[in-house]
Amino acid sequence: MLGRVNHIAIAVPDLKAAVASYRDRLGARVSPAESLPEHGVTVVFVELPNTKVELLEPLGETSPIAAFLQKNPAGGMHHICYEVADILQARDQLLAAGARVLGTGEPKIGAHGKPVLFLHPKDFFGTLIELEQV
Ligand SMILES: C[C@@H](C(=O)O)C(=O)SCCNC(=O)CCNC(=O)[C@H](O)C(C)(C)COP(=O)(O)OP(=O)(O)OC[C@H]1O[C@@H](n2cnc3c(N)ncnc32)[C@H](O)[C@@H]1OP(=O)(O)O
Ligand SMILES: [Co+2]
Repeated sequence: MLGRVNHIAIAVPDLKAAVASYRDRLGARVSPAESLPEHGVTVVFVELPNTKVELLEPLGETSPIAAFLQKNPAGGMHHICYEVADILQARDQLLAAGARVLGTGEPKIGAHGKPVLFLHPKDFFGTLIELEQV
């Protein structure tokens, strides 16, 4: 089911500071910030030769990363995003196997304009999984 790692996400309390750190201290190439109200986050992608790192800052009152940042005020690794060829087939297979798909269960359009879904971290060894159809 799983293809490549699309990105690894880090929740941060201050996106500007995180961008400056990746750009100026780590010498990384960083995309412009993009606000995604439907996801409750503002994102920046650090572009690496083999994958991307997604820096996430909460957006709005009901951000899904707010509680995570309360527990991890300095920030922390938030999710890993795997590519799949057919997200509805992957979802149905996972549901049949007893995994919890978060939200409504219907894919949303993610940061790359492609459908995404999230799987509960308690079902996958404490790691929140995002699936992205490519
Ligand atoms: C734009 C898009 C893209 O890339 O295209 C994105 O990435 S958007 C990225 C942002 N969007 C999302 O994350 C959407 C999916 N996420 C969610 O629905 C939520 O964040 C949940 C995963 C359900 C967690 O919500 P919340 O923290 O409010 O609930 P909660 O406090 O009840 O957490 C339930 C338990 O899961 C743990 N928990 C929470 N977030 C976790 C994480 N990221 N990794 C590992 N464990 C995590 C909590 O510590 C708690 O464990 P204990 O009970 O042991 O304390
Ligand atoms: Co993501």
